[in-house]
Amino acid sequence: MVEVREWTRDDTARLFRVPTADDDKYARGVVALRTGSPAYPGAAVLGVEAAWRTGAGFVRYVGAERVADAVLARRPETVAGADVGRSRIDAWVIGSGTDPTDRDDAEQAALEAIVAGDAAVVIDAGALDLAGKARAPFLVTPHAREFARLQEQLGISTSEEDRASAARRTADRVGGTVLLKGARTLIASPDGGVIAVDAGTGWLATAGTGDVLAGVLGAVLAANQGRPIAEVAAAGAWIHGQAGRVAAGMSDGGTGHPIVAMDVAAALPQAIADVLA
Ligand SMILES: NC(=O)C1=CN([C@@H]2O[C@H](COP(=O)(O)OP(=O)(O)OC[C@H]3O[C@@H](n4cnc5c(N)ncnc54)[C@H](O)[C@@H]3O)[C@@H](O)[C@H]2O)[C@@H](O)CC1
Ligand SMILES: Nc1ncnc2c1ncn2[C@@H]1O[C@H](COP(=O)(O)OP(=O)(O)O)[C@@H](O)[C@H]1O
Repeated sequence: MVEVREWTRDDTARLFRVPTADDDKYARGVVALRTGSPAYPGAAVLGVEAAWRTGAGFVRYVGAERVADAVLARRPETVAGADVGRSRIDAWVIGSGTDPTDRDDAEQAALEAIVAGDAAVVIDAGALDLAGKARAPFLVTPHAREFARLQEQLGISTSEEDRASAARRTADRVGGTVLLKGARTLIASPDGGVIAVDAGTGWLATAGTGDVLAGVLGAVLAANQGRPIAEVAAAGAWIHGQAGRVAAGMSDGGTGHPIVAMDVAAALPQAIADVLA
């Protein structure tokens, strides 16, 4: 059994800060998302919203025109365009709301260039197959079914291991940090540590909350360059769980109520205020 560290609110607080007079929009972190597709435009909208709501200073978006239009309709603050890759980027988010079987050669080349770059990359959903090509610092964010597919791709046997050992072994094999989503999210780094973050509410089990998480992770990575990716990711997962609890009306205890993914994104500022308090 691998050792598992329980992540706390105090641990999370160390990775968030109040902007000072010395900050500008770049100093707070520039996040770029290449997410969503005509089949899943909402995933792009949710990830962009979440990156802004987590406190990014600048959010860029690149994707199909129809998807970019939806992103801009919701968040006109976003800078969209095909030349995003030539601008300053502190962290990328790729894969949410995409299907690898729909990927054309141009998209393949663009994604490969992102994972071969210097900026940290959140590799989600439909981009998980690219983890093996990554040279940038990266974080893969599978849910249980995606995790099983990733293990299969890497030739890892899926027999009887506990989740922590399986995440640890996958991180080792893929050469990057693995964030295995669930009610209890596990974050494993190639150097051997595993961190656990309890979401604290089952109301998060609803479509699109993973797309929100990917945007959160992009923003926290952009704001915390040079810090251990697993700890930054754990802080992002904790804030996402807290936003779920706030959105579901559980701040004062209680059982809560149904939420949609955009409610989680909308509650991120309050969740951050809670850890900064
Ligand atoms: N609003 C949006 O645009 C959303 C986009 N999403 C995107 O949708 C894509 C697919 O993600 P998934 O998480 O669905 O991929 P999964 O690998 O979980 O599911 C793949 C397929 O299997 C089916 N399936 C899975 N579990 C099932 C079950 N228990 N019972 C019956 N059928 C089951 C689903 O219908 C789906 O078509 C990703 O790119 C993801 O980012 C989702 O995040 C949901 C929200
Ligand atoms: N039962 C649950 N309790 C708490 N959190 C959950 C539960 N199920 C899922 N989550 C969280 O909700 C999010 C779901 O992500 P994901 O499965 O990728 O959804 P989607 O692809 O629809 O966006 C993850 O952050 C996960 O940790």
